[in-house]
Amino acid sequence: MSTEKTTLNEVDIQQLSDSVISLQIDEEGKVLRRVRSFVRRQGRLTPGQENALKKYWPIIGLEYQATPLDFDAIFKNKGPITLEIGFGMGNSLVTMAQNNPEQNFLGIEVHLPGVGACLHLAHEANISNLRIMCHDAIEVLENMIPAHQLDMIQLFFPDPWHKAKHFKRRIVQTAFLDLIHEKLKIGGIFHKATDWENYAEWSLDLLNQHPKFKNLSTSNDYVPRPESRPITKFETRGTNLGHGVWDLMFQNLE
Ligand SMILES: C[S@@+](CC[C@H](N)C(=O)[O-])C[C@H]1O[C@@H](n2cnc3c(N)ncnc32)[C@H](O)[C@@H]1O
Repeated sequence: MSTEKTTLNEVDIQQLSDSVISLQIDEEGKVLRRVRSFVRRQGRLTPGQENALKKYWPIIGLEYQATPLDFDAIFKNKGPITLEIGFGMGNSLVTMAQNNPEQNFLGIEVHLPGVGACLHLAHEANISNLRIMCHDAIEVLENMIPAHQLDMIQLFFPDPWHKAKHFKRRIVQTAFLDLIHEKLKIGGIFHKATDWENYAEWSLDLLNQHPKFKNLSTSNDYVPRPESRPITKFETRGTNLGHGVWDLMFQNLE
């Protein structure tokens, strides 16, 4: 897909949806299968989402490529950068970008209708401090985010993968913490929120065991929801089902 296009067409949109993961081949030419934190779902686009993808992706979207991003060139300032993984429909991400115009935001989501919805909201909000990607966030972190550039990484209500046989799909794993540690600045913060108690405990254990993160909770477990974090769509769904909410905030020590 050409990056110089001023609008996308249906073929470009299909290509965007088809390329959320990259084909990885080993030395013997075999396709490598990695465990992903999501299952690819097609999901129909509403006319509004399709229109937003056509018109606003060329302005706000960033295509996946296996080369490091130049944040100075992208945001044209040296303000703090927040990366959000799995922004869903983008409501809370756009609200945060709107409330913090001096900061920069990069949102990553694999679900194309969510990307369309977020583009629509970003256009309505008339903001210029947000860029959006439609690709597996793990690949983006591995290949596109230079070391020690991010002030904040946020992960709000990631898929809990609640059955034990699926725990390997949970995005929070030791390897993930190693990866985000490398991308956060010293003093940068990882903020996770979940409505699934077992996933909160799982994350707390892994983070507490990690030598390079410090818990910002005064009780050494969870923090109250910071004012800066808007209530998300999945949070509301969880709360309506009677779930609790657990926020974790850990600082990168070195
Ligand atoms: C349960 S939803 C939560 C959405 C939103 N944060 C909220 O609170 O409403 C989790 C989202 O993460 C996305 N996701 C899961 N793994 C991802 C990955 N590796 N890269 C990008 N997005 C991912 C899913 O597509 C899904 O939209």
